[in-house]
Amino acid sequence: MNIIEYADRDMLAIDVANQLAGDLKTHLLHHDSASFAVAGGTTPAPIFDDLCAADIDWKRVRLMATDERWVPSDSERSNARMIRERLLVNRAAAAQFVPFHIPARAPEDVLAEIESQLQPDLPLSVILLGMGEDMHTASLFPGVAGLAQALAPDAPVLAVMRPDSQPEPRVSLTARVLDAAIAKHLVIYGNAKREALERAKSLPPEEAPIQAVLSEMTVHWAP
Ligand SMILES: O=C(O)C(O)[C@@H](O)[C@H](O)[C@H](O)COP(=O)(O)O
Repeated sequence: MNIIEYADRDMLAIDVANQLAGDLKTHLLHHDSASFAVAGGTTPAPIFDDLCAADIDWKRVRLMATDERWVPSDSERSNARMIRERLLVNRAAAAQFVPFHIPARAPEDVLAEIESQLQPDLPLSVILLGMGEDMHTASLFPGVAGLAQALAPDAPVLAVMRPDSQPEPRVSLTARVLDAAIAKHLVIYGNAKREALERAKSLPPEEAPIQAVLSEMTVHWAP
């Protein structure tokens, strides 16, 4: 794990957007397509505001969330909505988006269908993760039912998580899929998350799920 510190969040956003664009371009030099999984939540949107203008052959990029909240895609809480509004605009509007939420279905009923669509995208080319102060990443929350399976080396591609701390079920890429990505970035802001990340290093992944995906990770931090 390598940590890059920035003076402020604006500088971080510009630099991380450049690095992500560089990783995607490099991948596309050698492959027909690139798969790109991005966190939801609040952290990535300012990065997307820069990244969406990058001069990349976006039509060859397959974009997905690292995890989705089981809410309609027009909900304020939908990660797909945030990604559509902030990343799938400008040049990046040409990218293909793979949704994890399918209306009128239960999360367990769609996993096999979405997993089959994701097979050509693995290993993921590039990921952008966030982290909570409780050391969750994607929707792999400490103590949630099913976490051990989602952290296992033979986990399926996707898992349904129902964290007590969250208002809705989640569909998440599992740890082994996130950890195997070719280029890996984690963005965190503030001292509390920085301290949580330090703490995570000495905890088992069941207590600090972020730990399960930190190999060869570039961490970007700003106050
Ligand atoms: O859908 C989500 O909530 C996530 O993908 C989640 O893992 C997020 O990255 C962290 O909770 C950090 O969230 P913030 O960026 O809002 O602090």
